[in-house]
Amino acid sequence: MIQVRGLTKHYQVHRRPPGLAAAVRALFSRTYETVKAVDAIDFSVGEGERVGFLGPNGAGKTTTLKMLAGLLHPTSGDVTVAGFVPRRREAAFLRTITLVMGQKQQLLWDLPPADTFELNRAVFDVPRAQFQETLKELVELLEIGDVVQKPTRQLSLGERMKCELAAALLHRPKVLFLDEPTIGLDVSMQATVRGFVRSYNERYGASVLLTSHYMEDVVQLCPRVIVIDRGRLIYDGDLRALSHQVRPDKRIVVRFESANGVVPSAADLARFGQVVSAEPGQATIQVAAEDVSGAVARILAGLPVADLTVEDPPLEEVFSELFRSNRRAAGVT
Ligand SMILES: Nc1ncnc2c1ncn2[C@@H]1O[C@H](COP(=O)(O)OP(=O)(O)OP(=O)(O)O)[C@@H](O)[C@H]1O
Repeated sequence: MIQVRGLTKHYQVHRRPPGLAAAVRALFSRTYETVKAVDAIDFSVGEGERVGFLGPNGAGKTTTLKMLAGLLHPTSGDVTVAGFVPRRREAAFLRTITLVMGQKQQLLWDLPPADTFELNRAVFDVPRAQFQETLKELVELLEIGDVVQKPTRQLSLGERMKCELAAALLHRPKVLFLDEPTIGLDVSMQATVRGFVRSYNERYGASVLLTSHYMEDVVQLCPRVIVIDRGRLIYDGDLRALSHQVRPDKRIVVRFESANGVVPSAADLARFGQVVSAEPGQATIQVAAEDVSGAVARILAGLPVADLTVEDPPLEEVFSELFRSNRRAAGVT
């Protein structure tokens, strides 16, 4: 559905050294610097796939999504989305995709979302009957029946984001580019948006390429992740495999019986592995993956355990480690 080969975007930015003299000199001769926002990346996404597109701030995610949506012209490389070349912005291409940016809005500020929906119906030339049917489905799935007639400026952030999604999907696109669709939402609204994206993907077999700095979005929605850093692709594959590859350790979370008031000391806990945290009643101990069963047996035998769980390290740590080791390998600090 999405094919990307050698995709590159360089920005020319004007760099002016500080100081008045430099400002005057810059009037006559400007110095430009090339920012390699996206640097020869390759990937493809199949029909109906949900893929996380991840990277630290400034990695090149938004630039890539804008090129895939045809809003930016690549410096070089080839992209096709559903067989279309995005930068041509053909009407049939625009009917096939949608780009939702959590930080931007398309709803008309002083009018109710229902008016933007109607405008989009006309822009995308959606047949009236199909429009009514999709609108009914989206309103039900997103539970926005009582807000679509209020002026957008009166809506809460969460209500507005749900209406943004409805406006972006009324033409039933087959490819969704979602750039931080849950940014700023509370955890329950994030879960609603995630559930909705999954339902839409399953109902219409749509492909989803999603960026998010919230790891829960990634865990819940994206079995596969593509990771970029400083414009270069550094991982493309299964999320769980990445986690095990980068951080092949496990965390044993132990809750202690409090009846006898005994709290193991840090030295007691350190006998079983690396102590990540220790507080009254609970401790987290990190051990090598191959040592988990042995460590669990030793903990059960040696400590007053009320409850014990084995977990993977948090994804935030997995990605920090991935970026750190990638930058070390590239000789960048
Ligand atoms: N219009 C522009 N002109 C010059 N440089 C730009 C422009 N847009 C983006 N950049 C630069 O390109 C790089 C990639 O930016 P981009 O917005 O694609 O990153 P991102 O991965 O989406 O980051 P974030 O997670 O912070 O949104 C950054 O160094 C940014 O400063």
